[in-house]
Amino acid sequence: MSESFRTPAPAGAAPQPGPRADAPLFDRVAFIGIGLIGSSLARAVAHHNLARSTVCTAKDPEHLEVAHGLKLTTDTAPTIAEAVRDADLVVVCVPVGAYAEVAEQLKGNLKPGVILSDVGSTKTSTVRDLAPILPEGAHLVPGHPIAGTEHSGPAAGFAELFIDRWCILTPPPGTDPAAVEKVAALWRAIGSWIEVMEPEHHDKVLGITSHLPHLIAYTIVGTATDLEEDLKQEVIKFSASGFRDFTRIAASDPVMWRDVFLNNREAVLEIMQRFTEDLTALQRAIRRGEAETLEALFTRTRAIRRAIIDAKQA
Ligand SMILES: NC(=O)c1ccc[n+]([C@@H]2O[C@H](COP(=O)([O-])OP(=O)(O)OC[C@H]3O[C@@H](n4cnc5c(N)ncnc54)[C@H](O)[C@@H]3O)[C@@H](O)[C@H]2O)c1
Ligand SMILES: O=C(O)C(=O)C[C@]1(C(=O)O)C=C[C@@H](O)C=C1
Repeated sequence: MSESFRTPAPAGAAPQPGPRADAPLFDRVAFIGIGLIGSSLARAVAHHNLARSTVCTAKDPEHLEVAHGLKLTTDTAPTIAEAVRDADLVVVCVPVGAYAEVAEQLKGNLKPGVILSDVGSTKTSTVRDLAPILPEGAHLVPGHPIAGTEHSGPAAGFAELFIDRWCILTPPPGTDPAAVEKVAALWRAIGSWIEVMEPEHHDKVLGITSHLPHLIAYTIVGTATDLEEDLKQEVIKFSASGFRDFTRIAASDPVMWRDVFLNNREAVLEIMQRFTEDLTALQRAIRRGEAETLEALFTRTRAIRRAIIDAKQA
């Protein structure tokens, strides 16, 4: 299935969001959670005319107030049951640790034929939590936009967040291809590239590219803040771009990231094990003064950075 939905980035073409759609793709889209990602998606859906109406609900009452004030959706609803009642697309946009609780409230309230999707950072847990409550004739098309910032909440969102970014879809085997295509069409319309993969594979890949880097940033900044007070002040005063980049990542939402690590435990522990071994090898090379080992590693990693930049420019 993966190849047919894939939108390969054409060489030389800068991905652009589609124009405002002539006819909306969906009648009513419900956003469960209206923080950074939910509100960015709501803004993009409205901007591109992808739904006749939209509705959001959220656990934080002030998020609903902000959503109402900024007119992020056509309607707001006080409960999940009310939000999803007439929706033909429901997008869960809450931290992955809240999915089981959300699933309980979705149960028995989804419209026949609904497409249930999400934006969560871990996908095996999405299928585990959402698949069991799916009514007959409904479709589960989990999604993960590989786009974000260190900010949270509805005021932090923006419609352009997903432009030129991947959105990975992880539909369970046997999912109606038409439902997958409809969700893919929505993400394409707002400027994203689509890749379809197995949830377990997604969790391994993101374990390396997203979860481990966040863990490292949290550790480095944590180590710096554990220093004695005068040294800590100097770290703040003299922090140049390297440390600053880590502090941006380490400022990411604590609840979201707590849930990511607890819901991608296996893949994260495995990659941490490999990382720890590599760090130990580096420690030994430094202690022994092995200049060649250090230079060889740093040359290899520099090439990876260049390959990423070249791939973006292709
Ligand atoms: N922040 C990022 O960079 C990023 C990027 C890609 C994907 N994601 C994923 O997107 C999802 C949302 O992240 P975010 O950054 O938008 O978070 P956020 O903290 O900005 O917003 C979360 C929203 O969920 C609501 N919520 C929380 N628990 C709820 C519950 N039990 N019932 C109803 N609403 C509930 C909150 O009220 C809030 O509106 C997460 O699963 C995260 O893993 C985040
Ligand atoms: O740019 C950032 O701030 C991000 O951390 C975005 C990022 C990432 O690691 O790339 C973070 C978590 C998501 O699940 C997807 C994207």
